[in-house]
Amino acid sequence: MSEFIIPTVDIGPYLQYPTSKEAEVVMGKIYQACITSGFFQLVGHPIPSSLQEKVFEGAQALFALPMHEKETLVSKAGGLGNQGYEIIGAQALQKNTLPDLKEGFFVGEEFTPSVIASNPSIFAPNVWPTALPSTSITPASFKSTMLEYQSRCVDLTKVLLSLLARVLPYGPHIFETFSADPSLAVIRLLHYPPQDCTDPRQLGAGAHTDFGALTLLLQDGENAGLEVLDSDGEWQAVPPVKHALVVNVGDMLHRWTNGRFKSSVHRVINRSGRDRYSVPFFYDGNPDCRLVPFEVAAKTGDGNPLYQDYITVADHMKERYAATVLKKSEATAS
Ligand SMILES: O=C(O)CCC(=O)C(=O)O
Ligand SMILES: [Fe+2]
Repeated sequence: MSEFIIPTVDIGPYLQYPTSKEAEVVMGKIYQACITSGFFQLVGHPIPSSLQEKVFEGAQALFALPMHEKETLVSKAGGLGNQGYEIIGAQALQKNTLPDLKEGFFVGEEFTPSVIASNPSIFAPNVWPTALPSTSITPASFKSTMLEYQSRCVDLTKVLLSLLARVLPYGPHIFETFSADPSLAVIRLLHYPPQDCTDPRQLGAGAHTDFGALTLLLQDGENAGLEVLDSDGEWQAVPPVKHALVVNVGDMLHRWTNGRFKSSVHRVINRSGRDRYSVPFFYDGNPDCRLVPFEVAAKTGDGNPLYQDYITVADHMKERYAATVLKKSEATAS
């Protein structure tokens, strides 16, 4: 078994000259990360640090709203995972633990009414705050900041997927159906209050793997808390690096590569004594795409009836959310 590494990778040379020797070194590092830990810290990416900072400012303002106002931002629509506010304790990512000590706010793409009407159990409209306790961020700038960040994350993920297609032996088109519009691609603002409870069953985010293809996680640069389970069963901290994005492989890439790419178990415990904010972006793709291993797809082509045996993105996501989202009566905020 190769060494479990969470390297820091500067993607700059790849973006500058994707066919250069330096780009190949970048691709090699990312490949090694994907087949060992499934995690790497990405630097030299094109998402401006000023935008990242505005996202955190917006998150802090939003979570500082009084609870009765945050509750009005809970989505009333259907849609996977819903958009808008998620109260503390709404999710338990790990079985036999207390509900996660975090609150969240989801922002996806602004779907047109016809996309939502085409599949209301999957696509939800965003929910936006109408007032914020901040002098520097208004509801209008909150909305434009979050939408811009979401779309920059989509663009960067597509670059990473095309890089991954190049390091895999199945040709350049393997992610085409998956990344066709309309796609599920959400940012999730997260707030972990300082945790003083010493009950080992209390976690910020219980141990889990991510459901989608790739996750780009922005940590707040100061407050540690993220840990990844290594191949010896030890928890490895992923220290926050200002402006870096922690990229990790999710369950879909694990399935597509027959387990060669690792979707590693991770969790969050905020022992910093301060509020911790983080912003994962989940790229879950087109709901109709079937999760067919690349090896099978390469042999059969997508006209093959065998395809019907594989789960769709929509069903996979529904299953995973259903297993972690608690009913109101179970969600005991502490
Ligand atoms: O907040 C973090 O650092 C990680 C969150 C996470 O793993 C998730 O939301 O899937
Ligand atoms: Fe995660």
